[in-house]
Parts: sequence; structure tokens; C-alpha cells
Amino acid sequence: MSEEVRAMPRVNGLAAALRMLAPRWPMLLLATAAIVVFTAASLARPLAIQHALDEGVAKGDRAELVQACLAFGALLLLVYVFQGLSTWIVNRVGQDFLYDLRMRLFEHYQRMSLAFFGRENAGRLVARMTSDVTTVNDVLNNGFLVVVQSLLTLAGATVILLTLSVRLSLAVALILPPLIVATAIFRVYSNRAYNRVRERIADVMVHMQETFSGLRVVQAFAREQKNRERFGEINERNFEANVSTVKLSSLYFPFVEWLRGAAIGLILYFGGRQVAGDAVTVGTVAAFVFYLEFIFQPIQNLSQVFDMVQSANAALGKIFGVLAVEPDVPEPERPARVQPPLEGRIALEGVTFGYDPDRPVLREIDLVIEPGQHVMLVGPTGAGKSTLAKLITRMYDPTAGTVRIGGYDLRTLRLADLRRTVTMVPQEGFLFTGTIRENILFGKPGASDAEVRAACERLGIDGFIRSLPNGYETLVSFRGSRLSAGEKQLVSIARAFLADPPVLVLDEATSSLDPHTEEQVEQALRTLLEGRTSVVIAHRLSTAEHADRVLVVDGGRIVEDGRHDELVRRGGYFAALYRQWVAGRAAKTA
Ligand SMILES: Nc1ncnc2c1ncn2[C@@H]1O[C@H](COP(=O)(O)OP(=O)(O)OP(=O)(O)O)[C@@H](O)[C@H]1O
Repeated sequence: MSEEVRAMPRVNGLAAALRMLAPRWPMLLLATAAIVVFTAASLARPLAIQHALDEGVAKGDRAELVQACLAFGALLLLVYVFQGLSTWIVNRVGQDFLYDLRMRLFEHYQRMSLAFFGRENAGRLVARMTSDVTTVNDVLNNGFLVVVQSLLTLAGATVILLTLSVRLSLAVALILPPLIVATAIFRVYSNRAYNRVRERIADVMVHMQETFSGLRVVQAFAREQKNRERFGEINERNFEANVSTVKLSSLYFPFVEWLRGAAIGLILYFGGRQVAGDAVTVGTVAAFVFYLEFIFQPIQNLSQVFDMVQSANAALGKIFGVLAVEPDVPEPERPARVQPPLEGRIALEGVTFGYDPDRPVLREIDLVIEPGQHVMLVGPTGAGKSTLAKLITRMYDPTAGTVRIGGYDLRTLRLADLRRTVTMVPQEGFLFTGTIRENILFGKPGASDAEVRAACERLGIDGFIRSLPNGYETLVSFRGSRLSAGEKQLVSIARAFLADPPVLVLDEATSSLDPHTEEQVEQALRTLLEGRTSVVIAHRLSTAEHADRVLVVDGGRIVEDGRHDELVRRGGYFAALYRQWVAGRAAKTA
């Protein structure tokens, strides 16, 4: 199967979440007990009203009235305290769960290989952390509480109503079928409508983002009008999706209100007749009116939670699906016992590799690079140079064959041991938000300030760093946007130098620098490479002259291998490339 279409594993999200929540059962039990107390207190309130009306008001007994009012006040207090307590516990458990989930996702992402990030859309991976977690958050905050409370309320209210008056209860039961049917229909349609709204909003965002990032092209080709028309269509679909939800709401909610009114009418009519016949009291009729709320609200709440649980189940399925993806470059089960750093000898034995295993990018490569050797990789674009570098740094494992460093198959080395031995310096000096010193320390977190300074002095970049506004403490924002490309390279060279690995793999920068910075970068690179095995993906041939060995990669094979001058004499691909480069250089200086 090709890498791009590999699907995420399917996981039952709710079951996985329940397994994660299982150790927190004592807290959830406590929350359930609190919900039982406040729901019972809540259900008892209309009984206090009934008592106040029948025993206090109707009989003119002040003491009974005061007693009933005090009881009512006590019930209110109970509801207040225990509702607060249960809300706090449930939310606390929910937030703990979400915290763990985010940490697990983040740690998992960090363990994943480049292959994973190559085939997965970054936006989707971030969505697992953000919108999916938020969906789960909603259900955790409200779902559990609402389900337990609604079920208890419905059951409690039914028992109380039947005890108070079976005949009046039957009158209330008349409105249940239309309420349940209307709610079920509303949920089905509103679910669809809200899904459409979410999709349409996503379309609006995608179009806006595309327009903003491509604004220069839009303006250069004067496509504003056309673009506006396209946005107009997308916006209209968004509008229609929203309007359809409004239509549904304007049908459903007034209907429920009408049903509520009809139910009160029925209670008054049948209740009133029974009061006249002395079968029930005025207080009972009033209590029935109050209890209506205890029937209507839970039915509506439960239907809403049912939707939320469904969405959360889908979100959890996606989250646990990502978590179930095994890393492509796993840690070895029984790692080789080594003392890093290893000897800088690289050996590839019959290495074949394809991002899609059916379409090899590198074919049967045999290669030995001796410790301390400086090797340059050259070749046409798409030849497989970067891929070769990625296999040496174990960003990917070969489809067939073995890559060794210091005699060890990379798959048998603990990743931490391997990273102490091989460091990759990418094309673009990547800086994290923080100070220059922190960015350099990334190479060796425990290093002292003096070590950092000494490393920069050796590389000849101490002067440049001290000339920055705050020297080593100068803040750089994400990706080092305040520094030039060359300056970022200097910082990333210092980072690699401090890490001090025996093997360096370097993707030479393609961006052209001003002559002074270029000289500084070249000087720093020479110092960095000294005494280490190095594999440099060359984009400029000026550095090739300093290499011990040049490898020409073409069509996934090494087609030329030798010293710079040998290859020039041999008259193959490299010689032609070199002649072209010399002629270009001569033309520039002429
Ligand atoms: N992540 C990836 N997924 C699928 N195919 C890839 C991936 N990266 C590279 N390729 C393909 O592998 C082949 C070799 O690419 P590679 O980047 O190794 O070439 P290169 O010699 O380094 O080229 P360049 O000089 O342009 O960087 C190309 O055909 C490329 O399209």
C-alpha cells in the first residue's frame, strides 16, 4: 500500500476513553452521589410548595406555611451545594483526562517519524489536539452530569406524579408522545444541519487562508473579482446552511412551548374538575404544573447529550486512532549496549528504499565511508541525495539492506545513542522561540555559558552574536524570523558544534548569502567538519574542492565515486557539472 493512502487505525473511542477514565472511578462515584442528593432535593421542591398551599394557605395555618417555606429554603441550599460539588468534581476529572490526553498526543507526535509527518496533513494533526479535544471537553463538562441528573429526574418525577395522582399523571402522559417524536425528528435534522454548517465554515476558512497566502499571485494576475465571486458562492452556501438551522429552531422550540402550555391546560382542566370533586387538592394541581418542567427538560437535555456523545465518540475515535499508529522507526526491543558516541564509520549494505516500497528511490547501494572522511553528494534534482542522508540519520528505515554506523545496524541502536553519534544540520537554520543562547544549547542542554562562548569563538561567530542587540540573550521569534538566512545558519552550526557528534550530515543551504556572511558560514562549517565524518548534500560546487570524496547520485544509484580531481579527469557527469560551474563563475567575475 502506498504511504499516502495508509489509513489511521480504527479504534472504539468511547471504550478507549473509559479505559483511561477507569482509575478515576472513586471521584466519579463521589460525583454521582452528589448528583443523587441535589436531584432528590430538586425533586422535593414542588412537594414543599404543595404542602405550603394545602396545609398553609388553604387552611390559613401560618406555622405550616413557615415550615414549608423553611423546608423549601433548605432544599434550595442543598441543591446549591451539591450541584456545585458535582460540577466541580466532574469538571476536575474531565480536565485531568484532557490534560493526560493532550500530553499523550504530544509525546506520541514527537516519537513519530518524518514519514508520518510526510503523509499526514499537519492541519489534521493539530485538529486532533484542538477541535477534537474541545468536542470531548464539551461532553466531559456536561455530558456525564446531564445524563445522570436527567435520568434520575425523569424516574423520580414519574414516581412522584404517579403517587400524587394516577389520573392526572395520565393527562401529562398524553403530551409525551408528541414531545418525544418532535424532539427525535428535530435532533436528526438539526444534526445534519449543524454538520453542514461546520463543513461550510471550514470551506470559508480554507478559501480565506488560500487567498491570504496567495494574495500576491491574486493581485499580480488581477484575479480579485473572480476570487470575490468564488468567495461569494462559498459564503452563500454557508449562509444557507445557517438559515436551515434557524428554520428548524423556529419550528421546534415554539412547538415545545406550545406543548408545555397545552400540558398546563390539561392539568388545570382535569385537575380543576378533580379539585371540585375533592379527589385532589389545589396544592397537588400546582405541584403537577411545577413537575412538568421535570419531564420536559430532561427529555430535551438527554437528546442533546446523545448528539454530543456521538460527536465526542467520533472525535475520540480519531484521537485514539492517531495514538494507535506505531512509530515507523521504532526503538529496538533489545538495544545494542553501546557507549556513545560511536566510531564515525558509515556503511550501507545493499540498501534499497522507497517512500512507497513499490517505487524505490534508492537501489541496492553499497557504500563505506571511513571515519573522518568528508563526502559530498551531488546529482540532479530528485536523484535521491536527501533520501540517502535521511537513511543515514535514521529518519527512515531502508526497505531492504542495512545501514550501519560504527559497525552497528541503526535499527539496533537506541535512538538517543544514535542521535549522540549523528547530527543532521538542515538546509534552513531552524530556530525556536527563545534566546540565541537557548537555541545553541539545544545541541547540548547541560552546557555552561563558557562552553557556549568557547564554541562560538572557535567557529568565529562570537563577534557576530555579540553585535546583536542583547548578544547571546537576544530573543528570536519562531523560526528566527528576525535573523537573516545566513545568521540562522551560523546559529544552527554552533548548535551542532556544541553537540559534538562524530558524524555530521549536512544539507547545504541553497539560499545565496552576501559575500561576507557566506565567508563566515564557510569558515564556521570548515571548523565544524574538522575531525568528523561528514556527508554533505552539495548545492554549490565551491565546497566540493575541499571534499575527500565526491559521490554522484543519479536515478537512485551511486554512478560516480572518487576524489574531486579524479572525477573531473574522468569526464563523466561530475566533470560536466564542474565545467558548467567554472564557466558560470568566470562569466560572473568577467
Ligand atoms: N516524503 C516523500 N514522500 C514521497 N516521495 C518523496 C519524498 N521525499 C522525496 N521523495 C521523492 O524521492 C525522490 C528523491 O528525492 P530526494 O529529495 O532524495 O532527491 P534529491 O536528490 O535530494 O533532490 P534535490 O536536490 O532536489 O533536493 C524524488 O523523486 C522525490 O520526489
